[in-house]
Amino acid sequence: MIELEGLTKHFGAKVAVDHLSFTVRPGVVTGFLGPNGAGKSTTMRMMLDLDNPTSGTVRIDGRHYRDLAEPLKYIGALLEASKAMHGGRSAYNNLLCLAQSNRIPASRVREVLDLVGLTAVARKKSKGFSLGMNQRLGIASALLGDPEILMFDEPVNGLDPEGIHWIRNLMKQLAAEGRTIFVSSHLMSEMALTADHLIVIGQGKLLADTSMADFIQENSRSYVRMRSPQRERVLDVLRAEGLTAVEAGSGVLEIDGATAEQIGELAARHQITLHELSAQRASLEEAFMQMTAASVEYHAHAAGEHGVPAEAPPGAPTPPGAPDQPGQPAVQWGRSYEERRRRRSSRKGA
Ligand SMILES: Nc1ncnc2c1ncn2[C@@H]1O[C@H](COP(=O)(O)OP(=O)(O)OP(=O)(O)O)[C@@H](O)[C@H]1O
Repeated sequence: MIELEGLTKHFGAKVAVDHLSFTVRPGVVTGFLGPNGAGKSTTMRMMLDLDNPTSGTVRIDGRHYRDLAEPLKYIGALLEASKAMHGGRSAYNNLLCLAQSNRIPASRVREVLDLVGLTAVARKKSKGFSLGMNQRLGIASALLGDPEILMFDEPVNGLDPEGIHWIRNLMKQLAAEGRTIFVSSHLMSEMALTADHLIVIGQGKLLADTSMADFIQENSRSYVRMRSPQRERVLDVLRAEGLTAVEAGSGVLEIDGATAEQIGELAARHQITLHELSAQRASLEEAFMQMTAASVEYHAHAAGEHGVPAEAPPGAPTPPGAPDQPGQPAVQWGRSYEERRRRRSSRKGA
């Protein structure tokens, strides 16, 4: 388990990490998301005692990293893989040095090289390695001490599809063994397939600490997609039920406020023929863009656009309190995590 309490890091006037408190639990893969510059790498570096916090604490299974006598046996990490290795040494010798400093037997070096598929190049100098091979070597070093906690910063960087599939399954398998797995990635489709739980930060602050399913549900629009040859009749029936439908082209209606089951039964009661009926849910990427829109620090401008605040993703609903007039101040429309949590608990209590 990794516990952060009020973790804060200033670089001069820049607040990179701002009072972060959360717990990364064992048995699941926890994804760590945030726009560029949100503070993910700085947070991970502080977890490993590679950066000193300005204030706040990180505990690894209840202890500070610096109090762990042989840290690789507690926590393994892949951070910027190629920088962590000595390019003039072979893959085997790089790992052996790490192993010796943590009283890990040499047999374990051969084991992890085999696990990551580098046995054939074990005696080659790592400076000649490709990005993907370096990534595998970094993963081998993280696994060396057979730790209960593993952290991976952008683990699929440079890996080919087979490598991506392999690391995804490895992380799931390690979590299933009851280990704590914390992983950052910019690849939302990959994160959606790997993580069970999400920690999302923006401008150093916690935006969400929630399950993958709840994150997508709470930050995206879900609706029912329907096609019928009796379009006018459908619209009448929906109107009578107080449901709103939006025309989406090619005869498709998008309906809010009811489930696919409810709409299917409604159509059956009115003997309406349906050619299509399906529940639609946004992807993790859409949900992520909607939640973090207000805290995106670096974003590309569309042609002709200058100096305007980060925009909502296409198709996103109008933010609450959005100004109607151009020239008004930037809207903070990603609802804060605290506000969201308050709403959720008041809904549960109702
Ligand atoms: N050593 C440093 N000195 C000054 N500023 C820094 C330093 N390291 C990070 N920063 C700043 O702190 C902020 C957070 O950076 P960090 O690299 O942790 O973000 P990140 O979420 O990992 O970003 P990315 O997704 O782009 O890798 C950024 O604004 C960055 O410029």
